[in-house]
Amino acid sequence: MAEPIHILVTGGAGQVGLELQSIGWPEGVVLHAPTRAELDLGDAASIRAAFAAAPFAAVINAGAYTAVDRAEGEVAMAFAANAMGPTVLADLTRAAGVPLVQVSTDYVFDGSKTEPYVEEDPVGPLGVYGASKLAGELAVLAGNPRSVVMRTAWVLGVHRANFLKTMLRLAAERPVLRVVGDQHGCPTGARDIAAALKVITLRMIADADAPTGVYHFVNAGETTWAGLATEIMARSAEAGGPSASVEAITTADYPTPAKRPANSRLSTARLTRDYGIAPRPWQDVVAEIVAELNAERAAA
Ligand SMILES: NC(=O)C1=CN([C@@H]2O[C@H](COP(=O)(O)OP(=O)(O)OC[C@H]3O[C@@H](n4cnc5c(N)ncnc54)[C@H](OP(=O)(O)O)[C@@H]3O)[C@@H](O)[C@H]2O)C=CC1
Ligand SMILES: Cc1cn([C@H]2C[C@H](O)[C@@H](COP(=O)(O)OP(=O)(O)O[C@H]3O[C@@H](C)C(=O)[C@@H](O)[C@H]3O)O2)c(=O)[nH]c1=O
Ligand SMILES: [Mg+2]
Repeated sequence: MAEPIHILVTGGAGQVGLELQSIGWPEGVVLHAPTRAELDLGDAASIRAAFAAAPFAAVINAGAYTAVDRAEGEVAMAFAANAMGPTVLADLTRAAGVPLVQVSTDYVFDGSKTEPYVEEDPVGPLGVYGASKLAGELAVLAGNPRSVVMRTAWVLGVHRANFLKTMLRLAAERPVLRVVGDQHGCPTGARDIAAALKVITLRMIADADAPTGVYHFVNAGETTWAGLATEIMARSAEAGGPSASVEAITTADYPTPAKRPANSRLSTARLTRDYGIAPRPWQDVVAEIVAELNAERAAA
């Protein structure tokens, strides 16, 4: 019998963390997904204790402070989870000689580019969340040469809170949803992210020379938040779920504490080239999630 391959996943109760635990892994891989109470990214001692629990072959950092607007007033908490935590993980994994896969965000960009962003484009976060995630990226890349920073965006899934579930909840309450139509990005399934993280992590474990650095992973295609809401409503209406009409508004019509990029579309060409990952269209993800949520509702 081969020795088990232990992988540490942070943020195990989050959208991506939950999907990492429900997608299949090869036999012999043991996922450890401690709760936030057991591994607090803002507490170096608890990270060290969790990392000492098994001879880990890799760490996937899927935990993060993700409340974009609240972060504007909770700067210390956001940086503790999103920058300090990754710094400690980078130290521990480098010392152990094992890979670290860090999940990051499109909100590291300022949105001024008119084309999809590639990995070497200059960063310029508009808010505290993006700045704290950028600090985490830099800490990981500087701290462990065997690291990948995988930026993703606009995460949707059946678990936890996300834009898709917010739109369905609001559609059950009101006839018209007012949604910004001048922020452009790439909706992405939490399950698709988990699958990409699995490919990257297993390859990095198996091959000390596996490609490292920054990668973008999003589902194929692009839209605006209003376009995404429209697609969600169409699929939900078809399935007999809640629906409402969508009115596209401007960012100025929807004031929020945090500024968001007007364009944060990401190019995935590098990930396809180096890791052979070819994302499916974002519309397929929306259809899948709406169908699953409807089946859950019907069963309840
Ligand atoms: N959601 C999105 O739209 C996007 C997310 N990302 C990135 O993807 C990754 C996964 O995000 P996602 O799963 O969507 O986020 P979620 O908010 O669904 O989950 C984040 C998880 O991290 C946990 N967490 C928060 N603070 C700490 C802490 N101090 N210590 C330990 N755990 C903590 C949360 O705990 P608790 O369960 O207690 O809330 C939660 O389980 C993150 O790196 C995020 O920055 C990137 C782009 C878009
Ligand atoms: C609820 C709602 C939001 N909006 C706008 C606000 C905002 O510009 C946009 C999206 O709002 P949300 O708060 O759902 O999304 P937001 O929290 O900005 O989502 C971000 O989360 C972090 C974690 C990331 O890393 C990003 O990739 C991105 O997914 O839609 C409306 O226009 N109408 C509405 O009714
Ligand atoms: Mg939000």
